[in-house]
Amino acid sequence: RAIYNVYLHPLREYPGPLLCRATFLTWMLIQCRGESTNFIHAQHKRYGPVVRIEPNLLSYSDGQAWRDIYGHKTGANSTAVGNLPKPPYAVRTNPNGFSDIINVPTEHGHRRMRKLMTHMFSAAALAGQEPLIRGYVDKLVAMLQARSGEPLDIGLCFACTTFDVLGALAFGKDFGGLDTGELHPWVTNIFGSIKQSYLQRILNRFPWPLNRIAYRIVVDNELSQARKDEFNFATDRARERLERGITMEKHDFMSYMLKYNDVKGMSEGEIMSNSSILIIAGGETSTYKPLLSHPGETWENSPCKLGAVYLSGIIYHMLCKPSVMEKLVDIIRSTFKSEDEITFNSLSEIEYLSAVIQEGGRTYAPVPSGLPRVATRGGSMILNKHVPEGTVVYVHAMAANLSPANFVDPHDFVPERWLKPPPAEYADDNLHATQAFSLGPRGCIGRNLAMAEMRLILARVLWNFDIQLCAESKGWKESQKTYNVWDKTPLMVTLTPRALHSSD
Ligand code: HEM
Repeated sequence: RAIYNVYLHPLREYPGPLLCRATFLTWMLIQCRGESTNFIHAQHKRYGPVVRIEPNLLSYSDGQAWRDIYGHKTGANSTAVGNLPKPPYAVRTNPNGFSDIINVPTEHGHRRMRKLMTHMFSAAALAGQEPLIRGYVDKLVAMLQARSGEPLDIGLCFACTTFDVLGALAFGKDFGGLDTGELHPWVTNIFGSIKQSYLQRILNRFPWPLNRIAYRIVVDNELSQARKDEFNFATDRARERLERGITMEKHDFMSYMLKYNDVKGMSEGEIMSNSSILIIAGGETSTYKPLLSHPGETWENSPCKLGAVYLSGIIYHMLCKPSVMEKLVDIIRSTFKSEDEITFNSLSEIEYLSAVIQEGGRTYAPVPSGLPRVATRGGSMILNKHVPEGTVVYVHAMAANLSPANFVDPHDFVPERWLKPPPAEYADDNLHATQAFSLGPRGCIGRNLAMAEMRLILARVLWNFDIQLCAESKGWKESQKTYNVWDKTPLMVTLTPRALHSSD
């Protein structure tokens, strides 16, 4: 088989390391060891914008590949590009048998669900959700005030906030994270559930009946139970919320799902599946972490919480580059006269704040790996080249983000490159090469909500506190391994209330 893969396979012309071209086990092992980011970055540097990283998998690092793989479909037949489907092994099934927006296998089925769910993320919905989100950010600030002066894991504080917001929006009930300073057991249980999905996906790559036998051997009852428990908890909460019907004053997800549920709408089973996935997608997305990396299932090594991970990366980069921190703090504290003025709208006008967030998504992509798609019947065009039918393809986020072909000084945290116009030395940066939320028909539906929430959290924290990095978190990012998500450790900081320092 290895000889066929290297010398006869339809992808034999594509460059890549010999062992990767010969067997998919090479890349799988590299991922399981947490070395994927450094490895793939080096391969793209050596071979260029497309690397054959498995016999049947092409990894891209070029900006145009984002549009060709994930963008909206353009052109017809053999020249069509965009909206490639997910490979079957990357789609998981729900215990109740009903699909959700991330895992719905057909294009038609996805379009139907996406249309029904668009309303809950509209500008009007976001404006209606703002008071609820502000309430949770008030609680975050109060919690940080109470703990100022002592070392704390700011990533955990962010995660408590984003999960409480999502719990309130999806189930009409938060997880109590900001009351206890801890993540709810259901949230940590998602880890077991995601690990089960990961194993299911890996094992689905072996032919039947090997996949079934291996699944029985490798996936223990505890993991299968974790998946069932996670799903049952979510559906119980969703059912409780469903019984209360439409309550538009809250602008929560269920109200929108029910209000726009016409005859072609979602069945109760689909509503249940989607309520659960909205928290996992908003908090965790559809990524997962391999089996070799979990001696204990604690917060420290549980999978990353996306919004929280994104914010942690930004804070860390700013602490390592004080000139950026000082500039942003100065802008936030001089733009507003009082904390009440800090709103979704007023923050969306601060260009430098958006630039800091975009640069954070580039240097520490919340989903650092690739989202697999598959070339369709007759093959697909990617980077103006025909890719044979059935080939799995993706843009590897960190390979694209750190490529010197896309960005000048790719390892530096430079928000200025996102300004319009940017400084002359960054004018040729290929900004489209970074897509923290992906793009196209399956791009993040919660992007505007996530951006508004992140702006608000960042601004309110910087308005209220000066932040110092604790010694044990020096090199926090550099020491992390990457699986399909970052193997994130606590980001320990000390906060000092601003009033203690400033003369005003
Ligand atoms: C910083 C925070 C976030 C990041 C970085 C992020 C990133 C992403 C990415 C990369 C995808 C594409 C996944 C794929 O192709 O398989 C995605 C999809 C999705 N995201 Fe987010 N996301 C974030 C927050 C949220 C929030 C707050 C929600 C809503 C509660 C949300 C809901 C979804 C959903 C439902 C999808 C699937 C969309 C579809 O298939 O049509 N995300 N997200």
